[in-house]
Amino acid sequence: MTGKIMKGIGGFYYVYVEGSGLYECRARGIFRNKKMKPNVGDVVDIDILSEEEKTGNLVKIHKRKNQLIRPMAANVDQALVIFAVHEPEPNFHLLNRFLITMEQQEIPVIICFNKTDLATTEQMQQLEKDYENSGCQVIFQAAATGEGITQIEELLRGKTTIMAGPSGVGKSSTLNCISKEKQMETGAVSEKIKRGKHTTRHSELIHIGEDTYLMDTPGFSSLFLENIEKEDLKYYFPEFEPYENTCRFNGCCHIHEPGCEVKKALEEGKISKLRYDDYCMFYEELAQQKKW
Ligand SMILES: Nc1nc2c(ncn2[C@@H]2O[C@H](COP(=O)(O)OP(=O)(O)OP(=O)(O)O)[C@@H](O)[C@H]2O)c(=O)[nH]1
Ligand SMILES: [Zn+2]
Repeated sequence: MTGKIMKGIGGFYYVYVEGSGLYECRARGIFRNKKMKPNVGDVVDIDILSEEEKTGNLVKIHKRKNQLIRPMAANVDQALVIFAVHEPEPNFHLLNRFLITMEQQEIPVIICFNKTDLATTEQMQQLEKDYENSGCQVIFQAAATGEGITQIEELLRGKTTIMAGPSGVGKSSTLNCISKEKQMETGAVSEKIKRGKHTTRHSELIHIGEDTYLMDTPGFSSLFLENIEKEDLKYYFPEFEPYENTCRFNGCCHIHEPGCEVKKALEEGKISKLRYDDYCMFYEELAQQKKW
């Protein structure tokens, strides 16, 4: 049977098979010999040991589409990052950092601003403008009223999505909205997984519809930029791209150079100041890293 690894913990892999449910599996020695570690998100073949006890052996890992390091997951199609428009106020530094780490791993991002019921139209227009050329899709919703939930469901359908966002923005509320009919099942999955295990938070996939999976990612608060040369940081800001070859200097970093078209676009309001300021801050941060 073929399924998907939902969670790996204590040497066990929990494999969800569409139509059959969740199996507790062990990986056979061949993986260790090949130095291949099964990942959450992997599509795998399993041999059933006991249909009654829902146990099996993991026998094959299918070829991966991609493998993320942060968070550790395979075959991820996209990321959904949730922030509240208000309560808590959005931490844009965190959001912009997150966008860079996703861009590094070539994962498309949907930015979801939740709690629209607490925001003014002006606030939302500003957010839309700040992120319109960021390369991300921006959507608005209120998990409290159900507004915008259909749109999210459509964006998630048939895909494996990692969900991230700071505490209190409405991730659980969103999940509850989009998986109403699934709640019983996810509850059962969590029960099985929790049994006799430690309390450390691990990455876990949740099955929310046919071929549709969502991963609630732990550890969002510290996003340290790494493996980026400061000179390359500009490539992680898609809104700079139209101006890339028009600056006076080749290799312009768009910070102190005269004749910089990015800075001109900023002054003309064509590039978001919020995004540009973070670019400068991250640039400085990367420059400092190099000195250590
Ligand atoms: N006004 C309003 N409140 C909301 C909305 N969505 C969620 N909330 C409230 O915001 C609070 C936090 O929501 P959660 O869904 O627990 O947030 P979370 O992101 O899962 O938080 P953590 O579990 O800490 O990561 C709760 O009191 C929710 O009732 C919304 O659309 N509008
Ligand atoms: Zn420039």
